[in-house]
Amino acid sequence: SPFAGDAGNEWFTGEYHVDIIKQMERAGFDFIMFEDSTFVPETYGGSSEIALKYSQHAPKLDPMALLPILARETSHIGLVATASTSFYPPFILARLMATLDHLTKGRVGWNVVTSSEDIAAQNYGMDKLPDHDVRYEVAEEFVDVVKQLWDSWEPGAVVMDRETGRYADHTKVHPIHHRGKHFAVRGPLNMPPGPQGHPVLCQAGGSPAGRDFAAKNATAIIATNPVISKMKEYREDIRARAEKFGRDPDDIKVLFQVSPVVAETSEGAKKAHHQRFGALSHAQIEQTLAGISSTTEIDFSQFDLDAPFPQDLKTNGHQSILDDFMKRNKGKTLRESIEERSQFGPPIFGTPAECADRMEEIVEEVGGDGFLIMSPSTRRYIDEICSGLAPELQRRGLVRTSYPQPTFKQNLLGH
Ligand SMILES: Cc1cc2nc3c(=O)[nH]c(=O)nc-3n(C[C@H](O)[C@H](O)[C@H](O)COP(=O)(O)O)c2cc1C
Repeated sequence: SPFAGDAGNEWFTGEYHVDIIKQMERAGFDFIMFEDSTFVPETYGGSSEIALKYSQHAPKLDPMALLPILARETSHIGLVATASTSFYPPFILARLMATLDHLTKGRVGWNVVTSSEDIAAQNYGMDKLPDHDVRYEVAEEFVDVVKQLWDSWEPGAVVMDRETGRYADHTKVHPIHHRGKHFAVRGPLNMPPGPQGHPVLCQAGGSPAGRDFAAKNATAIIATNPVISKMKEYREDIRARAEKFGRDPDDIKVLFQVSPVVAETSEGAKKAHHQRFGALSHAQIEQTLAGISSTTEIDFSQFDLDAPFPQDLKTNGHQSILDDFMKRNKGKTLRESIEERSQFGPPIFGTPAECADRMEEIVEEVGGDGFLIMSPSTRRYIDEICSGLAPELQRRGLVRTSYPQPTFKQNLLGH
C-alpha cells in the first residue's frame, strides 16, 4: 500500500503494534487478536515464491512475546494470542498464559487453534498432522489439562504471611497427575493463576467437531461468513450446542469477521470498496489463490481461473472452509468465486454513518454480539476505523466508551 509508510520495519520492533493498540483502546475495542501459524507456505505452485512475495503467513512475530510490550502501553483492552494445541506442550502453554495474565493484570486471552498444515507439523518432529477430528480430540484433552493446571493452586494458596515467614500454603497446591490418551502431566503449575483464573478462550471452529469444541470451551467465537442468513444459522447453532453442554449461551460472544471500507463520502467509499474487492487485479488474484492454497493444502494454481473448479476437493486442513467455499460457488468460475472470498465477510462500505447503519442492521438480523474487524496493516486503515467508524458506533451506544470492569473477561461478558 502507498500508505503503509515504514510499517514493514516498525512492525519488527513492535512500534507499529503499540501505535495501533493505543488507537484501538481509545476507540473502545474489546480486544486485539493476533492470529498465528508457524510455517512458510509452499502449496501454491509448489513453491514459497508467491507467499513470500506478498508476505502471506510469514514473517510473523511470536504473539506471546509481543503481548507484554502492548500491555505496558495500555490499561484496559484485551490481548489475545493464538497458540496451537497440536504443537505446544500443555504445561508450557498453561505457564505462559498464567504469566501473561499476571503481566497484563488480567487482560490476556488464548485463541485456541488446532492448526491445519502438515508443513507446520514438520517443524515439530511430525511428518503430518493427525486427522482433523482427532486434532479436536487432542485439543479437548489439552484444554482440560491446562485448566487443571490453572486450578492446581486453590484460591487463598498464596498467604504471604510475614509473621510466620510463609509464602504459600502447601495444602492448597495440588499435583494433577493427569494421564490421558494424548498427554501425561504431573503438575502442579509452578505459579498461581493470574487475575482471570482462566484467561479468555477464543475459538473459530467451523466443522461440527470445531463448533462443539468452541461451544464447550470458548468465551469469544470468531467466524467468517459473507452471507447474513448463514451468520444467523451459525450463531444459533453455537448457542444450541452451548446449551447442550450446560452453558449459558449468553456467556459466549460470537463475533463475525468484517473489513469495512470507510470514507468521507458514499461515492469515495464505493470507489475504494470496488478497488479493494471489485474486479480483482492480478496481484489480488495471486494473493487470494495462494491464501486458499495454504489453508487447504490444495494447489489452486492448477485450476483454470475462468472455469468452475472441482467440487470434490478434500483436505485434512480447514475442511469446513473448503466445503463452504465449494458449496457457495457451485457453477461459478474460480475467478468469480474468489471475488467473494477475498472480502472475508459481508460487504460494508460508506461514510461512518452508512457503515454503522449496515453493521447495526446485520447485528439486528443475526442477533449477533459484534464483529471482528480484519485489518490491512496500515495506520491509515486503523485510523479510518478508530477515528471514523468507532466514534460513530460509540455515539449510538453500540460500542463501549469505558471499561468498567477490572479484567478482560468481565468486560467482554459485561459482568
Ligand atoms: C477469524 C478467524 C481467525 C483464525 N485464526 C487462525 C489462526 O490464527 N491460526 C490457525 O491455525 N487457524 C486460525 N483459524 C482457523 C480456525 O481455527 C479453524 O480451524 C477454522 O475456522 C476451520 O474450522 P475447523 O477447524 O472446525 O474445521 C481462524 C479462523 C477464523 C475464522
